[in-house]
Amino acid sequence: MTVTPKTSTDTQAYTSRRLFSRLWRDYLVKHKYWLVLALFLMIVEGSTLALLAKMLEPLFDVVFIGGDADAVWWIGGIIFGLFAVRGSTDLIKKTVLARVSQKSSTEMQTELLRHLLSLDSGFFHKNSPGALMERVQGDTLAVQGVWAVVISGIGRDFFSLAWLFAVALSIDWLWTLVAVISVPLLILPVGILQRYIRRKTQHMREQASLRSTRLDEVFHGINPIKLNQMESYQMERFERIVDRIVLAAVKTEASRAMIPSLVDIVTGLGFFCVLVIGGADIISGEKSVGQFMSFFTAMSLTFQPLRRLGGIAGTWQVAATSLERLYRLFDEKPSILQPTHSTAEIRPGNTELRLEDVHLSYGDLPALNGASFIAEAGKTTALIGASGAGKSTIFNVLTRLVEPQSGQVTLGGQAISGFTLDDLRAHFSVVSQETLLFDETIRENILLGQQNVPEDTLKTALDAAHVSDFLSNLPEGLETHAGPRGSNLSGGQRQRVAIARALLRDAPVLLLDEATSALDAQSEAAVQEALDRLSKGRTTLVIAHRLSTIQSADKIVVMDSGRVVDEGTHNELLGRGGIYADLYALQVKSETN
Ligand SMILES: Nc1ncnc2c1ncn2[C@@H]1O[C@H](COP(=O)(O)OP(=O)(O)OP(=O)(O)O)[C@@H](O)[C@H]1O
Repeated sequence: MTVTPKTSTDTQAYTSRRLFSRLWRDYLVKHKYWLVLALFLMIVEGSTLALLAKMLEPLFDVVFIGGDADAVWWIGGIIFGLFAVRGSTDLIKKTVLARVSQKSSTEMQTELLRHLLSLDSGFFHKNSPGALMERVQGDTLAVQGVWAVVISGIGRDFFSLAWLFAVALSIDWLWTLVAVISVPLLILPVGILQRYIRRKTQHMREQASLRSTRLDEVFHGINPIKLNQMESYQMERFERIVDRIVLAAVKTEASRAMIPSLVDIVTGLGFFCVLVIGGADIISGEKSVGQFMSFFTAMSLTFQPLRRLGGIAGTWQVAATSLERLYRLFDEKPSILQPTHSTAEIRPGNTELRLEDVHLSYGDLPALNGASFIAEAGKTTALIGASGAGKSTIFNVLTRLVEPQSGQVTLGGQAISGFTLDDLRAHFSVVSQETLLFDETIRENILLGQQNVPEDTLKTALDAAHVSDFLSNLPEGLETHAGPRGSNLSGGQRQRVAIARALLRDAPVLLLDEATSALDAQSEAAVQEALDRLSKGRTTLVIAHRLSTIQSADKIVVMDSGRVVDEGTHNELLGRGGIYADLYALQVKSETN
């Protein structure tokens, strides 16, 4: 799944050059001293190869041909020293680069998560959790290794090559020129291959996101999958995706391997030409065997760095694809804007909620169609209406999870857009149909990171929410783990935990969206009594399908197709007839039946 459709202009914003400079600016520049150290070590490491090649000249000309047996000691000693330097610089450099790449990639993950958390809920409706997880984990991982490879490659291999060519040039510039004459032949095919690798990797990453989405759906929907016998259907869908991943991965790897192979062919051509020309020079006595061996070794040693540098072009394309996907996410902007500081302030106790002619559509689908009502401060207002009438959307508008296209929404007489999102949401406690529990202890699930909550305050909340009633049945009481998404608790128990959270949060406005829907009649009565106590003195907005639970509300607002069609107390609405009276009659009838 792609986050935003690509256009030719925005593709330009994600070229390799721009991606690398953003990566450098955002994550690498802060490690520049470590990188300079690594670079220095790489230069040392790279130069040892050239010196090794250079040592062959005295080895052949002084020892083997000149017959100076004693010279073997100092030449051998230098060669051993070069290997020792090479080994130790390599070890330190790898450690330094591992530190830089781990630190910068985890920093990238953390910043990406922070950024994603700042985006609107609308963004999360368009992008599945699985696909986003793949991006936060898979794509940062794909980028993680790259700077180590690219930097160490460019650093070490580039300097190795420079030194080796210096040795070769010092022996014979014509031989060197002949050796590299065919290198320009590489430019065109390597350019084409790079674009191909980028395309295939893009496809592969998209399929990997889809794979994560499928896995997420399967593991979250495990019971319906089993009950509907959808195991083989899900397996087929999964296998189709992994087949596509395999195909794209093989194509990517083959094209990546093709670049060093092309380097091999071009290098072989260079060797051939040097042998022809160099061989003649030695036979004619113009050059010594030692010089030829030294030159030939230097050129042979260029082989590996050249191959690796060729390979880096492909490695970079793979990482650039993930970088592009990551930066596209970073470039997503929240559409719900907030002031840097709250300009609105409400008087204590004045938490009246007011909606005036609010219109909101999801795409082309209208959800609120000129909704207007007032929920008085300190009173309980109930929202009722058929499924899809727009009741939950009202809650989302009040807490600015969604933004209406037009209309006024105020809290305590102040436009809610005048508060920062944090300040605004601090006024609300929400207990909804879905209770999000984490795989932590019940205590942690209730405290949600709040420190210094006295044990007796916690106990009062636990008693009031009737959590205490079931704690004694759990193996470790309050310290029992709730399981993934709270799966160790029943729906009713989860809702009671949510109510305890709301009690502790102690916010002045209470939003209850079917807060007691998962409770049995006995628990419902008990929890309802706790909620009634909680809502005393607070501005409370309740959504409930069971009308019996809201009869005592100070005001009942009746919604139909995104607008308010009636409002009044239970008795007033019954007296007037209309939607409420019809719904009530229907429920009484079904209950007596
Ligand atoms: N994220 C969304 N994207 C698209 N449409 C949505 C979204 N959320 C709600 N809707 C649509 O908006 C309309 C109002 O939904 P809402 O959830 O507010 O209704 P509701 O009265 O709370 O229903 P219920 O009583 O079933 O919970 C519905 O037609 C629904 O399909």
